[in-house]
Amino acid sequence: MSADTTPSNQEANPPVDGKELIRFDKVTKRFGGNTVLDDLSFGVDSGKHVTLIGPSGSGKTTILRLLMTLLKPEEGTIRVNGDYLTHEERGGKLVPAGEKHIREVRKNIGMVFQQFNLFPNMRVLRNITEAPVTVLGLSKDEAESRARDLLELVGLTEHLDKYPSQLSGGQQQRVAIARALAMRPQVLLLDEVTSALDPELVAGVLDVLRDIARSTDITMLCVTHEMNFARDISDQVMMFDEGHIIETGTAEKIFGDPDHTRTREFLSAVL
Ligand SMILES: Nc1ncnc2c1ncn2[C@@H]1O[C@H](COP(=O)(O)OP(=O)(O)OP(=O)(O)O)[C@@H](O)[C@H]1O
Repeated sequence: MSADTTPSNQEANPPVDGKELIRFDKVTKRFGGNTVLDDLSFGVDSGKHVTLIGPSGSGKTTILRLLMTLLKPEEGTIRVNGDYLTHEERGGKLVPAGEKHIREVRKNIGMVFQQFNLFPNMRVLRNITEAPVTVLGLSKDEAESRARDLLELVGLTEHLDKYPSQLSGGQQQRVAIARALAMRPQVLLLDEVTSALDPELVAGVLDVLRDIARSTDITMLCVTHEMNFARDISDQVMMFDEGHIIETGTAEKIFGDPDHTRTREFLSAVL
């Protein structure tokens, strides 16, 4: 059981390289009678880029939604940086986590969704500065300076005064990536971030993510159907089937010489 106190600001609690940052322990998630994740345990080390692959409905997005606390597991615990996401310690006992605790742990986690979910009534710059100012308490100047650096990273410096509706889908998704990074999360969750894009816009977004994977030490957990991208960025690939990890290994191993027949069948269908 972790005796860590919840960090009041994620920047005060940087990840230690090689340390386990995410831990699922015997997690079961059901929707009614449908058991989507079944007694699932796995860990992700700090700084690693991990891709979840597997057939539609195998539970990949559910894992990301549990980490974002958009869903709660029926059984088991989830820890981020040693802190329980699902529970908190009170008087030496684990009790279901309260809203305040969840908000604090969640500051360590950024997510980019399939649909970009930008604030339509805010210009690009404000979309990125809003949460660092209101949630982290950064000054407007600090938040803007951080946002300008990120806009440069995602190649959108010249668009900072535009509204989301004036941008292409690919540009909007790059704003969403910058917005997630502006919170300086330890973990970036990417949920099929190119699935809603026109095909000609996909490469630009994936290039930005490759760049981020190469140039930052952020931990990435990624659900994607872009297998070449997964092969490029992943330190580890987890193959899911019916709520279980049936095989995990390096990208080279899983894409080159998987052990499991289901993995082979899945990859031959999608590659
Ligand atoms: N809110 C919900 N209510 C009921 N069932 C749900 C809900 N969310 C997901 N499910 C079910 O859980 C199962 C796993 O869904 P999930 O989205 O995690 O799969 P996935 O592996 O990400 O699939 P895909 O690759 O198609 O996105 C599916 O059977 C889905 O229908």
